[in-house]
Amino acid sequence: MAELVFFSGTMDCGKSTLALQMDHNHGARGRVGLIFTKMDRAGSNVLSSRLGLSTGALEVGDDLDFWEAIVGRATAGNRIDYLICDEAQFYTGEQVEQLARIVDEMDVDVFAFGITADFRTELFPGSKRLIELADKVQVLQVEALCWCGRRATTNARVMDGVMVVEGEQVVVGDTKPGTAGIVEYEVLCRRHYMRRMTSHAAKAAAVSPEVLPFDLDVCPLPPLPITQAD
Ligand SMILES: Nc1ncnc2c1ncn2[C@@H]1O[C@H](COP(=O)(O)OP(=O)(O)O)[C@@H](O)[C@H]1O
Ligand SMILES: Cc1cn([C@H]2C[C@H](O)[C@@H](COP(=O)(O)O)O2)c(=O)[nH]c1=O
Repeated sequence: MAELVFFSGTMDCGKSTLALQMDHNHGARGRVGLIFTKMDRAGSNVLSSRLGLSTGALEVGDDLDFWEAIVGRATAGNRIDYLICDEAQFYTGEQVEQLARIVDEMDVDVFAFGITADFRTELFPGSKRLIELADKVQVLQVEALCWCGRRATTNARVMDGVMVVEGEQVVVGDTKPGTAGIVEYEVLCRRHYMRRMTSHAAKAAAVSPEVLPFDLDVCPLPPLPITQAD
């Protein structure tokens, strides 16, 4: 029986790599799949992993109706056994519902990959609907790590070197410093997200004589203010 599976985690935890591996493994056993993505860092119509592998993909626009597209291909005689859907956090809730319908009514497996929450720790629309509808939500085994060594569970946005908690939900970017203009991301554990303590801020605090001795467990930074969703 086909399944809707959501593979989720923070940025940089290996989701796109797993998407490529799953396509490879299913393809190697003679199954036929289609690969979709939306706004990959490497550009349109490509699914890329930081390990250096990439493949061509169908770009998902807001107006794409997955149900119509897949039914159209199937009725034209094309076999489809599974869909790989990367950057699924950016899909609309309706598109996730279409994916669920494809699983249930066409017996096509859907493997979706995406980050759970944005830089404000709020769910993306696509991730929210996937968590609500998926047969399984799998957190990736490879853990992205905070600079302190704890498991990272949040994605901080850093602009001009400073962590921000307000702004547009969608800004494509990378976790590698200096690779995406002024917007960068850094994965952090909850504790350091709440204290807005990025690796840069931690280094600055560690060398500042005013805050020495620096004890992370009694860090005096105030908690983040609660912000309203846009
Ligand atoms: N040079 C490297 N050597 C080994 N592993 C790497 C290297 N660069 C990146 N990785 C691995 O790739 C992961 C990121 O993979 P990717 O699929 O691009 O992540 P995601 O799609 O979740 O953002 C990192 O967590 C790390 O495990
Ligand atoms: C946290 C956050 C991320 N994004 C963007 C940044 C990247 O382009 C993707 C995540 O890709 P990855 O393969 O998982 O690294 O999402 C965003 O637009 N808004 C955010 O709040």
